[in-house]
Amino acid sequence: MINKLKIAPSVLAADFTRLGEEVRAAEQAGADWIHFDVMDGRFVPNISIGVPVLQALRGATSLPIDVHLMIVEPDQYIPIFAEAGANSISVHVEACPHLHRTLVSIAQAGCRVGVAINPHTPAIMLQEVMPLLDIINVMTVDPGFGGQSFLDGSLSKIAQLRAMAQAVGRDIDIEVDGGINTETTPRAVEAGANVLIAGTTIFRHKEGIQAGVDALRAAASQGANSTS
Ligand SMILES: O=C(CO)[C@H](O)[C@H](O)COP(=O)(O)O
Repeated sequence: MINKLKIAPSVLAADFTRLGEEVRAAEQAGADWIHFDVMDGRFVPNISIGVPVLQALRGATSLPIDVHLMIVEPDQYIPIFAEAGANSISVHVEACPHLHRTLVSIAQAGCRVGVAINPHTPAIMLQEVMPLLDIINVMTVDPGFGGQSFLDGSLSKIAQLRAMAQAVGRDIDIEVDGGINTETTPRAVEAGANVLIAGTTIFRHKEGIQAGVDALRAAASQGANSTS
């Protein structure tokens, strides 16, 4: 694996009554990024959290906060989420008719540039914007809800996207998002993913957050060994 393995706990599965504590526990457990899901009830059939929660979280952690906008018409919100503390912002290819312009505006807002891609959308949709990307979020479930099962069809797309990134000479962070656990992690890593976004497996682990992070890191090394 060229890109460093990173673990990004998704706060969607955290206990919102103790969000600061939960995120600090994830940081202490060795998480690399915090993943922050924004849902608008239009692009996805669910509403989650937004700018005030991001501002609060910014004060609770020094880890990079990776904002995933599952919203229609994201352009108007990019500077607002950047100002609120996002380090990276991903928009959905399916929500952006002028994707190139939207991605340029993420960079102009001072954030790492990300794009998310739904399970039914082919990898080729990202071909032309590949030189602009720092992050690709491969949705491994239909977006909108935590706790769903990983879609195996995503594995070949991860491999395709890793090959496309290498072809343009970019060390793009390839995230997998949805249903990431100790069983799916080795396969996702073997396919070429290097950022594990996990909500349920970390924040709802029966032995606690540290055990969830450790279990995913151990599972990732199985996938990495099988590629070497
Ligand atoms: O983007 C998301 C849902 O749209 C969540 O980040 C993702 O589903 C992670 O949750 P879990 O690890 O519980 O599957």
